[in-house]
Amino acid sequence: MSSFKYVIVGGGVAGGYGAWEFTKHGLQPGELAIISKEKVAPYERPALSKGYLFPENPARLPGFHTCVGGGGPKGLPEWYKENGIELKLDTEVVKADLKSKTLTTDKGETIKYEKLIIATGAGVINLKDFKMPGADADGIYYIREEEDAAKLYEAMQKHKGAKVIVVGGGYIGCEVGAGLSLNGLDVTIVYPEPHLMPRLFTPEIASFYEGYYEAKGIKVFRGRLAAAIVQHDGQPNKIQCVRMKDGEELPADFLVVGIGARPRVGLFEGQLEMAKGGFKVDGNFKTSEPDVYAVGDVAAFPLKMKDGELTRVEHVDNARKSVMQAVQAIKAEEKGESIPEYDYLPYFYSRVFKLSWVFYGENVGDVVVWGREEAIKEGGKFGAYWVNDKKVVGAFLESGTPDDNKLMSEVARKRPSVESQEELKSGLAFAAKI
Ligand SMILES: Cc1cc2nc3c(=O)[nH]c(=O)nc-3n(C[C@H](O)[C@H](O)[C@H](O)COP(=O)(O)OP(=O)(O)OC[C@H]3O[C@@H](n4cnc5c(N)ncnc54)[C@H](O)[C@@H]3O)c2cc1C
Ligand SMILES: NC(=O)c1ccc[n+]([C@@H]2O[C@H](COP(=O)([O-])OP(=O)(O)OC[C@H]3O[C@@H](n4cnc5c(N)ncnc54)[C@H](O)[C@@H]3O)[C@@H](O)[C@H]2O)c1
Ligand SMILES: O=C1O[C@H]([C@@H](O)CO)C(O)=C1O
Repeated sequence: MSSFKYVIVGGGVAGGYGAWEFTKHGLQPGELAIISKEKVAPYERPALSKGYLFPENPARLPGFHTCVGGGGPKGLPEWYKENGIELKLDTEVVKADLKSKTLTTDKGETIKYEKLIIATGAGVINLKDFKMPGADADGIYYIREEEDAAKLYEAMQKHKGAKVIVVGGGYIGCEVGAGLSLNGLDVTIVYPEPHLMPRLFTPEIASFYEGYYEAKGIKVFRGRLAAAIVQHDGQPNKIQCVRMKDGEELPADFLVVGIGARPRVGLFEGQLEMAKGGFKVDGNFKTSEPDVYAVGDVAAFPLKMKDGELTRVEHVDNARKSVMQAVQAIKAEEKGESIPEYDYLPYFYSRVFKLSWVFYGENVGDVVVWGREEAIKEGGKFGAYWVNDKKVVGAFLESGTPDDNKLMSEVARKRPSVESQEELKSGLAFAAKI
């Protein structure tokens, strides 16, 4: 049995940033333990579908341990030791009893805590979850953890020029589809919606990216649903093709599947109040159990700019900021103080090929797209503003500079009123004026 003042379950982005935040508040040796089922210290997960897949000089650990993505120290295992943090890798928490404040690991250890931070992230949705025929074949890749990306990279090297079907038109589909294409693979992306990134992009924005992908030789099959994975007769478990719902068969040497993720909450279900598929937390990420916090992908937190509407955000900026909020609140409470509650500005971004877009705020209301035609011709900047109740509530920008992107965040944060949507067509000039 071991006991710690603070335990973080999960050694991902929030785990790494939580450790860094604790070291800013006088953490004493032996106070903090981080338990992670991964074999490597916390790392910047976003790298796995971007730099990690580059054909030349791909990003590799230890280059992208947390918190380099947020301008912090590179958390090598030695960094945890130097800071007196117990980093238990390759260790899965298999049981949690919040009443007795006890965790049990797959190594048979019992760990007690005074304060617990749940940072278990999200797990991929698997084709097997839909009982898809052939979903157990070899050659179907998912990407969540560094181990997955390593296996995918090996497959890319082994199957130069192979036909790859990417299932899913969200973030993974777009980013890994680009990575596969950069490695010279023959890529087809299939997804059921009418366009890429359906939760965020409008048809007009999506068609810019679909056109860009098609110009790179990627086949984009929108509005199509994969129905079965057909295996070679003579070589069971070797993929022959993907049969679409409409019966068409697309030959494939291997697949990459990005059809969403589900927050990993099973360990604590029945012990904590739930919301939006995650753990319901307050503005300091405190759960319904006073000494238990939940952060990152699993936390359903009150979004202040939407009158406290419970929101779950599966993105790295929120993972970093939510755990920093929780740690600051824990440390303040120890001194009988309190801190301003989380006032998050939703921020998403992605980088594919030489493109790089950001989005801030809310994608609700009317959309005013600007500069898109020029961007197609000259590959420059283009953007969009979302207008709801005559206020600009969302801002999107492709190929912006850091200063441009900052302007977009300021627009989304200030939510300026607009009388006519005409002025929004000036794009960055509008943002520079508010
Ligand atoms: C390939 C990929 C690329 C991404 N790119 C971007 C991007 O460009 N921009 C962006 O904003 N977001 C991106 N995301 C999303 C972002 O990475 C997540 O939102 C973020 O990692 C969430 O942080 P987290 O700490 O909540 O969970 P995670 O980072 O997923 O960490 C959870 C950790 O907990 C561990 N764990 C889970 N259960 C247990 C258990 N029972 N016992 C022990 N350990 C456990 C997991 O192994 C993992 O180490 C990407 C995600 C993926 C998969
Ligand atoms: N840049 C980023 O922010 C980034 C990058 C990569 C991953 N991520 C995160 O990682 C997680 C996983 O990303 P993701 O792209 O898998 O999820 P996603 O939810 O972004 O996209 C899933 C896509 O798959 C489609 N889909 C669902 N069921 C399908 C089916 N049966 N067949 C074909 N398509 C289907 C969905 O309609 C959606 O377009 C998410 O939390 C995401 O936020 C974020
Ligand atoms: O936030 C991120 O971190 C990694 C990388 O920049 C870390 O070095 C990456 O690709 C991001 O989008």
